[in-house]
Amino acid sequence: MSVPTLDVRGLAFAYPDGHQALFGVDLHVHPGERVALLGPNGAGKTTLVLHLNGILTGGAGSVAISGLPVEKKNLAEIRRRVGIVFQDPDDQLFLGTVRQDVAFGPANLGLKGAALDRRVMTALDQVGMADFADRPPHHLSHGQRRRVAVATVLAMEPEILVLDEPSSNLDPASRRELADILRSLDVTLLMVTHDLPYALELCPRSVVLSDGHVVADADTLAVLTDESLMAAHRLELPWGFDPRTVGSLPA
Ligand SMILES: Nc1ncnc2c1ncn2[C@@H]1O[C@H](COP(=O)(O)OP(=O)(O)OP(=O)(O)O)[C@@H](O)[C@H]1O
Repeated sequence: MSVPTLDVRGLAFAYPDGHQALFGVDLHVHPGERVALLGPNGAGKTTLVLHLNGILTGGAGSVAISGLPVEKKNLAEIRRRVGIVFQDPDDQLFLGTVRQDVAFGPANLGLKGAALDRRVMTALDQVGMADFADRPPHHLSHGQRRRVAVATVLAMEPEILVLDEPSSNLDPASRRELADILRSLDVTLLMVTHDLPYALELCPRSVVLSDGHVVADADTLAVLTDESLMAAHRLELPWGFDPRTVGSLPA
């Protein structure tokens, strides 16, 4: 078996106020997998994600990215390997043009000149935003800004792309376009979402976190059709949505 891209073992974490948000979480994601991280509000999903690039540390257990432990001394390389796309694209876009925003990360890694331009345009091409390179990000629609936010992370050539609620605030067409883009990327993906049809569309495997514990780790269709699991952990499909008619993606 290959070295997991993401290897979380026995991760436990309490916030400074004493609230225990994670209890011995294990999560292994292998190269090329697309995994949905599901769970009700307050389950610990964000807390887990913030451990993947060392924004949060200090709990018990371990996290490694392609064999490299998430530790203070490795943080620069860990943050290149783990690309997190936050829910609000405006958290990631703060410069005058799309090109500058996408260039920011790789320029910090020392890329310049033609190599930097190539890196930027490749990332923008991957999300279908190359024609917008010289536009100010704040002139773009929410869906376009979300795609540029994905490009800022892809430009770092990460080993794992972590997306927090990628389908939120998107109209149906933008939602579908982003799904097509994400499916076309040759990257390991972990997607936090409450949008269960999106999880089924994009991720062959789903992990359910509830009250800080992993309570399921299985084929997404199996998770979404397990009525007692769904009810016990406040997971609800949209009215009239039958996951069986969509089916599961090949693993
Ligand atoms: N800074 C903090 N201090 C104390 N407790 C916190 C803090 N941040 C989060 N928590 C608590 O930790 C638990 C897990 O929160 P977390 O944000 O990780 O859940 P989540 O699964 O991402 O929820 P959501 O789906 O609502 O985003 C919750 O009970 C939350 O109230």
